[in-house]
Amino acid sequence: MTKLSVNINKIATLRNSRGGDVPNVVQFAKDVQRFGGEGVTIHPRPDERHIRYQDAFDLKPEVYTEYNIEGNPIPKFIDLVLKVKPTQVTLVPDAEDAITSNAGWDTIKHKDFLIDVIKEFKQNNIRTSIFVDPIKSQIEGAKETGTDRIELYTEAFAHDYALGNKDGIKPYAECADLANKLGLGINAGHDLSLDNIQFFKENIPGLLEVSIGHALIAESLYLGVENVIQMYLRKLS
Ligand SMILES: CC(=O)[C@@H](O)[C@H](O)COP(=O)(O)O
Ligand SMILES: NCC(=O)COP(=O)(O)O
Repeated sequence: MTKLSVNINKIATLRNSRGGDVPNVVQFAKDVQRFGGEGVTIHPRPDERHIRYQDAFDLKPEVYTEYNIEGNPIPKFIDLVLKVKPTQVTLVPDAEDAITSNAGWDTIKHKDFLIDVIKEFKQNNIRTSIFVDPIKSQIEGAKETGTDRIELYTEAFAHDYALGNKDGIKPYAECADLANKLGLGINAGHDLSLDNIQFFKENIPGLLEVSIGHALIAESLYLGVENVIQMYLRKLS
């Protein structure tokens, strides 16, 4: 059973573009869960260009499924997560100016740092996951950090799959086998979509959770736009 956690960053991006509260991020999270979403993911960035730190607090009482907060564990982020106490924190090594996440951790180089922050989150009963590229040595390094789970960074797979290259799944399947042997839970995310998710799921043994935002919101627009245009036309007729 693979859980679907819906990343709602894009809803906050849309809201912020007008400066008001439409769409309302908390209401959207409530609806995600009402429609069957099994988790809500947010990824507050230091510039708060989409999810704001305050959103993380506002969402807490309303997220009764799994609450996953992603981000680079800079002091401000660690402080936020320890106060909000989500179900899971996913550590991502983003540069401050990154447009979106673009690499996994070097779990060997940053081993000591990761051990320290993971320990602190786990002492506070927050499950940990770390964002990693599908490289076996990085999975072995992840095990050394004490993390509960890894999140496989799926951008390369999604890119290959869109070009018709299904072999791009191979390093992911091999790393999943290794993670399963090492007792690491497996999450995945980035650029997963209606096009590629089934193939990914079928080839990744023990996939516990996927977090999907960008494609899911874009697909929702396309799948909903006809209905909304018809509703406007009815009101105007
Ligand atoms: C960690 C990850 O894979 C990202 O997809 C991220 O959570 C999305 O962040 P943005 O919405 O800022 O692109
Ligand atoms: N962890 C990945 C995530 O939350 C969503 O990534 P994307 O679907 O917006 O690329």
